[in-house]
Parts: sequence; C-alpha cells; structure tokens
Amino acid sequence: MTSPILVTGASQRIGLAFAMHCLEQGTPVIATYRTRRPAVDNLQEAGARCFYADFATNAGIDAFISTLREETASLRAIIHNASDWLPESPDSDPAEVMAAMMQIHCTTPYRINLACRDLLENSDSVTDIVHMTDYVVEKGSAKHIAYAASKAALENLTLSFARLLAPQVKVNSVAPSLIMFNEGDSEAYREKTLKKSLLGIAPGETAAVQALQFLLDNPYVTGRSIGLDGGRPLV
Ligand SMILES: NC(=O)C1=CN([C@@H]2O[C@H](COP(=O)(O)OP(=O)(O)OC[C@H]3O[C@@H](n4cnc5c(N)ncnc54)[C@H](OP(=O)(O)O)[C@@H]3O)[C@@H](O)[C@H]2O)C=CC1
Ligand SMILES: Nc1nc2c(c(=O)[nH]1)N=C([C@H](O)[C@@H](O)CO)CN2
Repeated sequence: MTSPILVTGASQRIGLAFAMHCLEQGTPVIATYRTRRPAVDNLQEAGARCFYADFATNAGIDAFISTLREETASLRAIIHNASDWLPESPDSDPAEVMAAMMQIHCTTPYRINLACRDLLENSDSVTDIVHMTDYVVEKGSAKHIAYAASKAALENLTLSFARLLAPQVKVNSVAPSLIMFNEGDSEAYREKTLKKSLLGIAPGETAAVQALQFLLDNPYVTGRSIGLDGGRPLV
C-alpha cells in the first residue's frame, strides 16, 4: 500500500496542481485547505483526502497534526506549500506581519516535521520533505521584508531537518521566483515582473510540479534548494 503524500495549501494554484499530479500518478494524497473552493471538491472526487487546516495559530497546527495522525500511519512525503505573500504596508502592524509570516512559513513546517517525523520514518523506502521557499531568500525583498525573512528561516529548516532525518528522509527546498501571476495583477506589474528573469516567462504550475517530482524521484539530493527562477540571478 503506497503511503500518501501530504500537500498543505492545496486548494488552488501550485498546491492543487501537485496534489492532482500525484493522484494522476496513482499516489494517494492528503491535502489541506483553508478556504473551501470548488477545486477542493474536485480534489476529493479525484480521490484526495481533504482536511480543513488554518495554520495561523498553534492550536490550528496541533489540530491538524491530530487529524493527520488519525488518518494515516505513514507518509511518502510532506510538501510544505501553504503560504501567504504579505507585503509591508502603512496600515499594517509590522509585528503582526512578521508574526504571521513566521507562523505560516516557519513554525508550521517546524511543528509538523517534528510531530510527524515517525510517519515518514515508518516506511521501507526513502521519504521526502519539501519546503516551498522563494528566490528572495537569496536577495531579500524591499516590499515583502517579513515574508522574505520567514522564507529564509524555512530555507534554514531544510538544512537542519536534512541533517536530523538522513538517511531515511530527504529534505529539500524549491525556491521559485515568478511562477504564476495572481488575479488582479496589473498589466504594468506583469510586464515589469516578466523582465526580471532571463527567460521572461511565467511558466505556470507545471514547472513547480516538475521540480517537486524531480526531488521525490532523485535518491541523491538532500539539504539543497532547487532554484526555479528563469535565470533571474543573472539579470
Ligand atoms: N506563485 C508564485 O509565483 C510563487 C510561489 N512561491 C511559493 O510557492 C508556494 C505556492 O505558491 P502559490 O500556489 O502561489 O501559493 P498561494 O498564494 O496560492 O497559497 C497557497 C495556499 O496557502 C494557503 N494558506 C495561506 N495561509 C494559510 C494558513 N494560515 N493556514 C492554512 N493555509 C494557508 C491558502 O489556502 P486557502 O486558499 O485555502 O485559504 C492558499 O491556497 C508558496 O509557498 C509560495 O510562497 C514562491 C515564489 C513565487
Ligand atoms: N504564497 C505566495 N507566495 C508568493 C506568490 C504568491 O502568489 N503566493 N507570488 C510571488 C511572486 O510571483 C514573485 O515571485 C514575483 O513577483 C512570490 N511569492
């Protein structure tokens, strides 16, 4: 019996695309959502076990961990995808922005990895954790300072958990820059952002799905970050 892959934040975009990809490959999926969209119904109909989870509080994290442990005795992989891209703004409290960013991008993966490591180790084959970080870990961000810092913390978790869990569990990051725009992104923003990379495209979810599948398939990569950035560092 193939152990399931946990994908957090799977109600839309990259998380949804990877969850669907896993199901199409015949791999069971446990997916979390915070907003019940029609896509979650589609995911459920495709065979995923979908659970509500709001990681904004530690109680929310712990409630999901309890649900997960009731649901399965083993995991093939954990994909920490859930994320909020919060900018600094004049009407937001910097302390609240930093707390929210560290909660979703650092505390949530940290607590789930520690509480569920045995589910990954209860496997007769090597298993995986993947943290979805961000290109800005390398460069910082003037407009998403707390976000970038929290993703840098997540990147460091990759190093620590790779040390802690080897050789049974591989732990890596995928560090995207622009993958896909959000509804409401202006034409001016889109044009400006596309110019930030050598390849000048927004590749869409498939690029992220391919990177994630590469990490799950490759037996000799751990503690590393796969840059998914169209050559942005060279611009
Ligand atoms: N898209 C891009 O171009 C880029 C993406 N990345 C990273 O890749 C990953 C996927 O990106 P993308 O698909 O755009 O992500 P989204 O912005 O679509 O966020 C993914 C999901 O995270 C969930 N989420 C947010 N906050 C919480 C919370 N407190 N508790 C539980 N779930 C929460 C949301 O759930 P719901 O909608 O159900 O409320 C959302 O659907 C992210 O980690 C992102 O930072 C990095 C660089 C570029
Ligand atoms: N959780 C999210 N994180 C990020 C998103 C997003 O939509 N959701 N988008 C970006 C941008 O595409 C950026 O990489 C390019 O401007 C970054 N993080």
